[in-house]
Amino acid sequence: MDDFYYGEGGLRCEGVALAEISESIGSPTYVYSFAALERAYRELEEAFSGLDHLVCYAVKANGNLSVLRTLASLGAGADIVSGGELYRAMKAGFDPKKVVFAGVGKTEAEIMAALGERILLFNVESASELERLEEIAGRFGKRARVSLRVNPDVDPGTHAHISTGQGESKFGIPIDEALVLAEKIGRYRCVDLIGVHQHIGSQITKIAPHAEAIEKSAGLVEELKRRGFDIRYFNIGGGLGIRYRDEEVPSPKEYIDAIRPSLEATGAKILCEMGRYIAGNAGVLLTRVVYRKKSGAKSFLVADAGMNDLLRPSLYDAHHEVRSVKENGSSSLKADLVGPVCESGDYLARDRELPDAAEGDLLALMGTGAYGFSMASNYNSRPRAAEVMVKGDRWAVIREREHNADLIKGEVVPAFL
Ligand SMILES: Cc1ncc(COP(=O)(O)O)c(C=O)c1O
Ligand SMILES: N[C@@H](CCCC[NH3+])C(=O)O
Repeated sequence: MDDFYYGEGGLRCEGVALAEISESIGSPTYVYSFAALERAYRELEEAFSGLDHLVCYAVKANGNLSVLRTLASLGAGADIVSGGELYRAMKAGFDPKKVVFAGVGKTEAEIMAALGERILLFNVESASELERLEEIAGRFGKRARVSLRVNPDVDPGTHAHISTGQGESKFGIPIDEALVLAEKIGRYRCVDLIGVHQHIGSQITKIAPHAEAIEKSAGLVEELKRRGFDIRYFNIGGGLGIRYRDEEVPSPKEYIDAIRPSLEATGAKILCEMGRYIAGNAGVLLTRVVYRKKSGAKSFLVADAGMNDLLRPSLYDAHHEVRSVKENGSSSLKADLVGPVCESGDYLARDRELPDAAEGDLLALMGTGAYGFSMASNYNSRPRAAEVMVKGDRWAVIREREHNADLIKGEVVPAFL
C-alpha cells in the first residue's frame, strides 16, 4: 500500500495526514487514495496490452460515486449486479456501452432499466432469465445482447462464501447445458448471443484455478463459434486476490501472461470485472479506541467502528492489518479489537498483536477499500461512516457521515397506532 505510509503527522494517505482528516470530521471514516485506485487500474490495463480488451470495475466492491467517477474517467467499464448499481454507474458517468450486468436474480424492472440504457451485455445465468429477457425485450421493441455465464466447475481455493464457480453453486450454467441453451437462443428473436462469461470467485491468490476455468470456458467460446455463433466477447470475471497479510499474490501481468494463449485462441474481445484488485488496497477505515478493557486474562480494545461498518472479519474471519495512526512500530498488545455492536461476533481483529493504543487513539484498518463501506449496514441503529477521497494534498468528504435522522428516513408510524 504505497500510498499509505508513515511521515509527518503519523500515518498518511498521499499528501495528507490521516489524523488531520479524523480531527476535522471524526470517526469512523473510510479514506480512499485516488493514486492507489489509478495505479491498480493502470496495472490491469497494462497487463492486457496487446489484447483487444476492456477492464470493467465491479461496482459492488465500492460503489461510492467519486470512486466510480475516478474509474469511469480512466476509461474503465462497469460490472453491475442490480438496478441500484446501474443507477450509480450512470450517475457517475460510465459509458453504458461499457456496462455488463451479472446476477442470478435480475428483476423485470432491472432488465427494463438496463435495456433502456442500451448496456453492452447481460450476463445471463439461467434458461428462465433468458426467456424473461426475450419476452421483455420483445415487448419493448428492444434487442438484448447476451453473454452466457458458465460455471466451469473449478475450485478457486478461496473462502467458501466467496466461491462462485463450483458444481453446486447458484451461479452460472454448466458448460454442457450452456451449449444446449445456445441452440435455443438461436430461435429467439430479440436476444443476440455474443459472449461467454465466467467468474469463479473472489480473493483468488493462485493462477492455477483461473487458468483451469478459463481454458474450459475458452473451449466453449471456440465450440460456439464453430457452431456459427458470433461470439465477440469473452468475460473472464474478476477475482484477482490482493495481499492482506502475507499472501503471495500474482501480479495482473503474471496472471494475464499465464492465460494469454487461451485468451488469444478465442479471437474475442476480453472483458474482466475486477473489484477487489482495484479498490481493496486503495482504502483504510479510521477508527478511534473508545475503551480499553480487560476481562480475566483477555484484553480488548473497544473501537468506535463495528461489524456494521466493516463486516469482513465477522463474516469471513478476514484479516485486516491494524496500524496506529500516531506512530509506526509502537509497542504491541495481545488483544481483540472489537466494536460496540451487541453481537459476540462483532470484532475487527481477534487474538492479535495490536498497537498498544490508549483510549482516544486513532487506528487504521488497512486494505478496506473493497467490500468495506459497500457491505456496511445500520445494524444497532448505527449511522454509517463518512467516506473521504484524497488526491495529492487535497481531500474531500465524498459521503457525509449519517445522522440519527437518516436512520428513520422513510419510516412511517400509521395513524392507527
Ligand atoms: C460476477 C462478479 N464479477 C466480479 C466480481 C468481482 O470480484 P473481485 O472483487 O474479487 O474482483 C464478483 C464478486 O466476486 C462477481 O460476483
Ligand atoms: N464480499 C466479499 C467478496 C464477494 C464478492 C462478490 N461476488 C468480500 O468481502 O471478500
